[in-house]
Amino acid sequence: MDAVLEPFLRREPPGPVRTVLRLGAAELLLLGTPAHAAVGSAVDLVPKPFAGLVNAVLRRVAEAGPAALAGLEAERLDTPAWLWSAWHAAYGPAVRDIAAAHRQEAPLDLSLAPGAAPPEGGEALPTGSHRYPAGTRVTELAGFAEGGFWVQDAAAALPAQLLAARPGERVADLCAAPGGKTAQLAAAGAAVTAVERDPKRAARLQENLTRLRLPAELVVADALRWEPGGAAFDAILLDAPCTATGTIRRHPDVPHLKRPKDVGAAAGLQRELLAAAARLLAPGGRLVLATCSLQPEEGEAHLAAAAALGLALDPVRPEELPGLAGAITAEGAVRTRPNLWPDRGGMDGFFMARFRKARFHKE
Ligand SMILES: C[S@@+](CC[C@H](N)C(=O)[O-])C[C@H]1O[C@@H](n2cnc3c(N)ncnc32)[C@H](O)[C@@H]1O
Repeated sequence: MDAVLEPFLRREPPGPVRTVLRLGAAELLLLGTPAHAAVGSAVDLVPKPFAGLVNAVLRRVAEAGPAALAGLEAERLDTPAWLWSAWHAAYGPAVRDIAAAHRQEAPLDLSLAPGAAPPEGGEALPTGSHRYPAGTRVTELAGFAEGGFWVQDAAAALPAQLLAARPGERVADLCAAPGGKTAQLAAAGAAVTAVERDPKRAARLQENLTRLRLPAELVVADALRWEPGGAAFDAILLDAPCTATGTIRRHPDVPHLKRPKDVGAAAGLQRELLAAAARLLAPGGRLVLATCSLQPEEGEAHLAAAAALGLALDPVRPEELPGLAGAITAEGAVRTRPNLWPDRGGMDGFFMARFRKARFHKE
């Protein structure tokens, strides 16, 4: 919207006035609001001295109509320059497809509880999730109250699938709330301990598990310092906190809230959590690391850190990812992006890698 307003502004208006101008322009050009209503309500929102300016600028935007949007490089304008450069460096020309995917509303994906039938009207995806059109309200789908399913993006469902927890195994889900992956692990029959630092988010996790009637031990603790006692874990899922730049379709504020320094800070915390997870894992045990970020510092770069911790990459095989084998990297990790499966509605951007802990490792 700033690019639309640019030709009509001779000097920079105060921040709140610019915000009102953006809203007015969006109403006029994107929402089809009648000109008198959009202009009138915008004028009412600003202090008197700016009423004339807002009136004049928005009238000109209304006169220009959809032509004001033509020729703008919308994908690029919607993406802060630092993110565009980082994605261009990581993904080359596909940066444009990624940014274009961010402009589409994400569909609703569900994971099913064991034995539950999918609600009508969805598409069964090759990886096992069920997809419903964007805008579908999950609480209105038949079977929600009975705990038949939970909301989980198709890409977000993959890390727990790759861990392939077996009945009776001791599995830790570090960084667990709101619990989509805990639910998958519990549904597989594992003895799951879900660790979550934030008490409010832990309460939400508990609510979700109760609705789904799936069992897990819930521990409110900082995974960096947590000392469980008892035997080490057979398998660990580490869905680490991240900048979440893979979820922009669902959280369009992310590009505007995050700063380049956040990437390094998140990557540092992820490395610490990875080291903590490695300590909690039994020799020979499996670990899946996942982050919902498109930044390689929060993904591919962790492979070297993992190796130094005695975690050997266990390459993902194409048959483990039906319809998505192209997301497997040369090393055998997985990189999903919002522009994968474009005809089906895309998916969140995730990095995930599976490791096996050495039986003998000198710290
Ligand atoms: C990416 S979200 C996890 C999503 C979750 N795995 C799921 O599938 O629903 C990261 C979670 O980690 C929690 N967290 C962040 N730092 C943590 C720490 N040091 N120990 C435990 N939990 C932490 C956050 O509060 C947040 O709930």
